[in-house]
Amino acid sequence: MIRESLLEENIDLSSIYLIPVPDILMNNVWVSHVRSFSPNFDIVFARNPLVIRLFKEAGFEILIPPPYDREKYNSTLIRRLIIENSDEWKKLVPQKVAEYILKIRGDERLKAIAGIY
Ligand SMILES: Nc1ncnc2c1ncn2[C@@H]1O[C@H](COP(=O)(O)OP(=O)(O)OP(=O)(O)O)[C@@H](O)[C@H]1O
Ligand SMILES: NC(=O)c1ccc[n+]([C@@H]2O[C@H](COP(=O)(O)O)[C@@H](O)[C@H]2O)c1
Repeated sequence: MIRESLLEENIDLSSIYLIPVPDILMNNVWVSHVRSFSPNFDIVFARNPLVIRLFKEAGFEILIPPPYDREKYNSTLIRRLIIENSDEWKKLVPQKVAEYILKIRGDERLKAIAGIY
């Protein structure tokens, strides 16, 4: 759904890699863990203070994107709206993301996990 959202915005995907990186609960090897999954990189875009610290200590240049109405655009709120059956969540994600979540019945799965039905 990230790929589809980028395509919807006419962003060229030819030089973009989307790489899932599993969590490990070991901060001292987080940087090398991320590097082991990705092609070489020089700049890290991050907002998470721990991530910023770990990559800065490893000598990377860090760029911090500004928050975009963080009170509204955050996954906790979006998941809560889905669970509460409010269609408002669809306005908070790209259209392709909303379509994908509905296609895989992500809304129903979320409610089931939350014990709604
Ligand atoms: N509205 C936003 N503006 C700018 N950066 C954001 C915004 N929402 C999330 N991010 C950034 O995206 C990354 C992923 O954040 P995170 O997983 O905490 O998102 P979240 O939507 O707050 O998730 P959750 O509510 O599940 O904790 C972080 O670096 C975070 O700072
Ligand atoms: N030691 C670790 O396992 C470790 C350290 C730092 C960040 N992380 C993970 O990296 C992600 C941070 O992502 P953002 O930079 O997009 O906020 C989170 O999923 C977080 O759990 C894991």
